[in-house]
Amino acid sequence: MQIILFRHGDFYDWETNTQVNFDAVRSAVTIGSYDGVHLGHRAILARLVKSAKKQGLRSVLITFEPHPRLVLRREKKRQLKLITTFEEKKSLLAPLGLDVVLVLEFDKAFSEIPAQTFVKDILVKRVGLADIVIGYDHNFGKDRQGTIETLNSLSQLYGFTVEETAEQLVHGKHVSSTIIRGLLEAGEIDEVNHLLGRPFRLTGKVVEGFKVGRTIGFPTVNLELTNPYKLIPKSGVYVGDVSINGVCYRSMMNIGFKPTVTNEHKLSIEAHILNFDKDLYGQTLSFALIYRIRDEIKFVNLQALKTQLESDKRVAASFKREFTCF
Ligand SMILES: Cc1cc2nc3c(=O)[nH]c(=O)nc-3n(C[C@H](O)[C@H](O)[C@H](O)COP(=O)(O)O)c2cc1C
Ligand SMILES: Nc1ncnc2c1ncn2[C@@H]1O[C@H](COP(=O)(O)OP(=O)(O)O)[C@@H](O)[C@H]1O
Repeated sequence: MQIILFRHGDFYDWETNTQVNFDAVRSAVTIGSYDGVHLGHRAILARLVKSAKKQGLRSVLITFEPHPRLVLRREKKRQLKLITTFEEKKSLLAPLGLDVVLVLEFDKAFSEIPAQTFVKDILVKRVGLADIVIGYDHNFGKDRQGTIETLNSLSQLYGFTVEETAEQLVHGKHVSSTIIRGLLEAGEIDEVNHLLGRPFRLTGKVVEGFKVGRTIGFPTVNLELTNPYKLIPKSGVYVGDVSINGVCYRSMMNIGFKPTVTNEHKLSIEAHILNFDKDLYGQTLSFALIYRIRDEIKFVNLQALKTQLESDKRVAASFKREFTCF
């Protein structure tokens, strides 16, 4: 899978940032933000790859960076948070059989391109559009004016076919990035993982905390997230899995404000890793969240917190679910 960036009319290799030739080759294309790469997304991508193979076309996922809703002013009031960072998206897309992920650099100027111009000047002339697989409700171009009808009306003129996909239900349920964001905010991690088809992950660097954890027998890694736009699920205590040097460990995580030990209203993400006792400062760790145990509580003292942590540890240790590290 090649990752190509399209910026101000030129193509660049995503990894090296060097300009590359990206010839318009007859391509089967789909377009979208694909935040989360959830099971609905996967169904569309599987259809795209299959259809491209059958017709001898190049398969291309066209996506945007930054996420359009992070760029357009009307969204600024309440900053959009993402289910997957671009790094995560890349590794989730890699095994799906796509030939190319074409990342269109999204800025104000790009958002002003009318839908018909986008189809003609970018999809047809620069990418080589021969077939487009598109969701029944997809909108694109300036003011989201482009619809499936726009594509249908241009298809004869430019010689491409339009494959409309019906809503992809997951075990009979609606699935969308918006639904999943809402479930994360509600702490419904089981449901989130069900719709993603894999566990939701938080990745960050281990930084120093207050050093209180070890004094009560529960050292905790404090995670500084690598990406500020990542959506942090509802506060509370979760069971998680983490891979360290190729070994998968079960852990218990707290997302919250540690009200028992501090009045600073600063959100922290930390984890006590079961059956582990080495220094992890400076390492980057990725936690899969698999179960939500409880809400965060303000305890009267550290002893009461410790008693609760012992109980949480029993829950995490006896949690029957299989390990979910890569
Ligand atoms: C599984 C788990 C559950 C936690 N639950 C709570 C809680 O309910 N209330 C609270 O104030 N702090 C909670 N904490 C945070 C602890 O207060 C914190 O880990 C401890 O103070 C150590 O912080 P330090 O790593 O900065 O030293 C929890 C931590 C973990 C790992
Ligand atoms: N089982 C474990 N779970 C989490 N961290 C551990 C564990 N064993 C050792 N550590 C180390 O101890 C550190 C946490 O100790 P802690 O007293 O809570 O200090 P801090 O407040 O700086 O996080 C972690 O960052 C890690 O380097």
